Amino acid sequence: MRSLKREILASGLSALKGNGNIEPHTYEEVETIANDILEKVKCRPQFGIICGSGLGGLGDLVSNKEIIPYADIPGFPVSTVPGHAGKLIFGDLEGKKVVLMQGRAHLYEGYAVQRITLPVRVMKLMGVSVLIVTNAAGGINPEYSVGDIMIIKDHFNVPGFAAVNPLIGPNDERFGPRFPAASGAYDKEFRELAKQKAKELGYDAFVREGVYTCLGGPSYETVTECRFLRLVGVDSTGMSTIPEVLVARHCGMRVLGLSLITNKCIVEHDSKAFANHEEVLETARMRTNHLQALAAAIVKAIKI
Ligand SMILES: O=P(O)(O)O[C@H]1O[C@H](CO)[C@@H](O)[C@H]1O
Ligand SMILES: Nc1nc2[nH]cnc2c(=O)[nH]1
Repeated sequence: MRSLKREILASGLSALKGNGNIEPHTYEEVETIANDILEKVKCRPQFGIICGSGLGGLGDLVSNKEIIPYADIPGFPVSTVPGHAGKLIFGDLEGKKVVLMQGRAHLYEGYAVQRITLPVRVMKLMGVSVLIVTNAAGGINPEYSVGDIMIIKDHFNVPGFAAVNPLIGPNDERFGPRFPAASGAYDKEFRELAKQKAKELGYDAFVREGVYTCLGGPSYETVTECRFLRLVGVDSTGMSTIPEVLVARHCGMRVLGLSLITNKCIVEHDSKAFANHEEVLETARMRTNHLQALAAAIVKAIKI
């Protein structure tokens, strides 16, 4: 067991030398990491929540907190981006046992896609069956406003076009099938529930439903890229989430995704406006309470 842990630590998994893919951790390695964490906490989570840029405030709603920094977990990628605290928070949220990731890692930080998604498999082997993912995203749909919350109904996996996919590599059927479906990834029942809760909270005016895409980042999109994305039916764009969702679906989790529209994408050449991370974090600050209230209401209402 000890040497396995050392191997996980020593594997130094990085995509910087490759094309964004690496050999994934084996089932036994993921199991070791999950069991090791469970030895340290009392909570036995059923819900997993991943908080996007500036959205970690959801962790404040968790009671009976038990916290483990990512840096203390072998193999866990540590986020290097402002707005991503890098803490795993266990506890109670609206009567449910949750594990919440305050921050995530991204492809553009140099992590392989299989490493970015390791926490999702760890969650699975800790007993999580429902995953709620949140992110900050640029609004591609011209009808969207800064501060809108978009319930994700589908995604457009741009890195997948270049064979960057967390499921590339040897497949272990104990996680899931070799060729999983990606359609229907965003649970219809959860989406309906999210809409109902948004209505009850009086959020109708700024809650939407749409299609999310993720690019590799860290550069934001060009005008032409934004126009292209709109042509294929994309409503919001970011640099995360899709790999996590693919891994979650592969291992049978039910998924809900929420995008906060933090900025409008630039679609006019010679525009004086530019996307920037300060604006992203500022919008997240402005809307974090609404997003938290919506996510909490959804967690409360989901029956497992
Ligand atoms: O997707 P999250 O982690 O919310 O963050 C989004 O915001 C950052 C860019 O401002 C990028 O990391 C992008 O992916
Ligand atoms: N790719 C991308 N990611 C974002 N994250 C927050 N805003 C944006 C954006 O406009 N584009």
